Amino acid sequence: MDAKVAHTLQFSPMIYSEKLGRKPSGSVRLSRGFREPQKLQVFGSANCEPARPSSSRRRTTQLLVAHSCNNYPASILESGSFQAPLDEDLNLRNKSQEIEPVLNGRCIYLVGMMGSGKTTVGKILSQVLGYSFCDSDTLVEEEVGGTSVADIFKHYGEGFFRDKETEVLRKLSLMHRLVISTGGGAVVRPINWKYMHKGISVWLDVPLEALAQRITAVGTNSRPLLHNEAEDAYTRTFMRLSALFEERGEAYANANARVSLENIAAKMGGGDVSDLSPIDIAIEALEQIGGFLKGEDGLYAGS
Ligand SMILES: Nc1ncnc2c1ncn2[C@@H]1O[C@H](COP(=O)(O)OP(=O)(O)OP(=O)(O)O)[C@@H](O)[C@H]1O
Ligand SMILES: O=C(O)C1=C[C@@H](O)[C@@H](O)[C@H](O)C1
Repeated sequence: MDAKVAHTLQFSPMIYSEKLGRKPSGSVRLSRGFREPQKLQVFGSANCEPARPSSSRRRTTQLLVAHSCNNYPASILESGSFQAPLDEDLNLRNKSQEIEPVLNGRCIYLVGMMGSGKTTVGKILSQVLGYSFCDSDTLVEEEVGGTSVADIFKHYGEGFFRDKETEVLRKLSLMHRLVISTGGGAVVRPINWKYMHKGISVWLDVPLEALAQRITAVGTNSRPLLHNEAEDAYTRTFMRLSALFEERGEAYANANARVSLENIAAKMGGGDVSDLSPIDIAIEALEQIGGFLKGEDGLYAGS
């Protein structure tokens, strides 16, 4: 994506023109994030975050994970135990190196219910693939002058939000080398799939109980479709998630690849899904993307 296209798309110049450069092959390459001083700013940015050079991947994967999981108990972070163990880190990097050339710059769209980990896992994937990270909710907020999703719902209604979301996805469909965390309801409009199928879509399929636990832990203020002030927030959140999933389950299944936390837990010996780290999930996402690519017109000729 060059500056001209970025301008045409009218996304924030901070995201699309300042940070993007071109590598000799003609595909998109990021430049600013390669310099050390940008490191923390990169992780702190909510909308579109640049990639890092492969030489610093190992160190920064660990930083990224710690930052992305600020809801984990402080003791875990302080003890430093929430770092990708060597073999996991290696596995993650090997898989990403295998898949990245076959992606041909296509974007990865993460779809899934609210709280399914699209942001957390998406940042890890973008890091190891050398892609940038984007959050479609944040881009909608920017399109509406920095108004939060909750306020957009409150003042303009869900239909208005959905129209903006479709417009953002249309613009993103013209871009390359992005991992995109989509809004939880982006799957309901067929037109959105037309845009998302320009890239590879991956459904993070997380059991509703685990979603309700995660969301109850952080509160529902920023998630208008779940917002409640009930005393038993877990039960309310679980019930609302169940109703939404009833409506949307089939739509998520349009994704090219599915990452089932229950399947990962079973593969790893049948533990609890809440014990799975974002790295475990990112590794499975790369595996499932690889499986999808292998099935595509013999594209994955090397294997
Ligand atoms: N594997 C995991 N185990 C435990 N908690 C997790 C895991 N992945 C993410 N979380 C936590 O769950 C919450 C939601 O994660 P995240 O924001 O990544 O999801 P999301 O799909 O982007 O959500 P939304 O669409 O609602 O913005 C966060 O508090 C995050 O720290
Ligand atoms: O599941 C949904 O419908 C939503 C999820 C969020 O990501 C936001 O897009 C918004 O709160 C709606």
